[in-house]
Amino acid sequence: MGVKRALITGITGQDGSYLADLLLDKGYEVHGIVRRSSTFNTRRLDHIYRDPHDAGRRLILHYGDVSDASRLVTLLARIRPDEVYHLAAQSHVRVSFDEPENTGNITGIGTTRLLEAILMSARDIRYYQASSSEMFGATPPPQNEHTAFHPRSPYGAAKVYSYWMTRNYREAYGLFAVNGILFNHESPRRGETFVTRKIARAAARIKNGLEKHLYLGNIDAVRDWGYAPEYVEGMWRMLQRDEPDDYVLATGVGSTVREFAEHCFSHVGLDWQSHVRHDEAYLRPTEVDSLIGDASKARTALGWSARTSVERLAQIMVDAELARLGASGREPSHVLPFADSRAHHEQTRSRL
Ligand SMILES: Nc1nc2c(ncn2[C@@H]2O[C@H](COP(=O)(O)OP(=O)(O)O[C@H]3O[C@H](CO)[C@@H](O)[C@H](O)[C@@H]3O)[C@@H](O)[C@H]2O)c(=O)[nH]1
Repeated sequence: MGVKRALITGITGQDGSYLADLLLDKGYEVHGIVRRSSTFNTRRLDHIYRDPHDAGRRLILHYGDVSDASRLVTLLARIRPDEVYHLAAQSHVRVSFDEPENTGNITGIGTTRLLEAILMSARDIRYYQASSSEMFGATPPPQNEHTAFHPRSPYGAAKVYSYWMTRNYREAYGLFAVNGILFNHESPRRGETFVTRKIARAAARIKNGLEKHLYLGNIDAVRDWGYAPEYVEGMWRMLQRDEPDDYVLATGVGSTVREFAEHCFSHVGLDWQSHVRHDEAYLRPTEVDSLIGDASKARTALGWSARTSVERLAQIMVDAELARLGASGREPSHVLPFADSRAHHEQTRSRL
């Protein structure tokens, strides 16, 4: 058998970049779909990017978008992948309340466009759907593959739709399509407006005297936070099974946002209570109170289990923020290249 080819939607995101690392290590040719933007959005891939003139390169990026069905058909015909990992989404829960229609179009219908394109390609493609613990929403923990869905956001509802479309293409057309139901998984590559990165970044900046306070919403929310590089390994394992099925990936340990803040601030010798303030702007119209996953099926069938504790995760993330600030204690210019984009980031971040 020749070199395996994988296509990743959402390759510029946290999970997409870790999955690209993993698949390149395993010898795959990795193709990724990137949205065209006037500013660079491939920073998480810089370390593996090769010039198109480099004959030996195995990472190939293509412009495209899951809102563009004909482009997906063209790309599948051109790339002829063995495996497709569908990670692209409008993935921010708070934002989905502001943009419910766009979230439905990208996070929901985007999945159908891709599944249809796979069907039209008439190729034997294995398909991974990035399903989410947000689908469980209001149903109390522990949650596993048999737990009823009760989504509490436009994002959660769009993910439930995509979950069922994936199962339907499996049942109706015999597609090798799996749902990975992943609980929160974090890393230094996490977007800055998700709570763990927001807290880790603030702890490092406050330690360096760049800020005094961190404003948060509901710090009583409970999440099951694992380390993202371990979770992409689980995605890959799901596609190597003989039969397609759905799996939960989680650590099985719940922590509050407050506890995560405690871990981050104590790692830099600070008391979180002196710096964290409440801002109701970060509350959501409906909240998901508690997500704690039961990943026993993945442990048995895939030999997968989470290895990094939440305390260690917090330390990894804070250390990465300290390293980003460097000896000068200021953010290096490549993190946010333009003064404008810094202002924009501050403005956007302040709402999430
Ligand atoms: N973002 C954010 N969240 C806050 C804040 N203050 C409190 N929170 C709470 O922190 C929790 C986690 O929020 P996020 O980090 O934004 O993640 P999420 O809503 O759990 O969604 C993430 O995990 C899902 C898997 O369960 C993913 O599907 C989703 O795409 C996203 O990655 C939520 O209960 C949120 O209300 C804040 O200032 N900002």
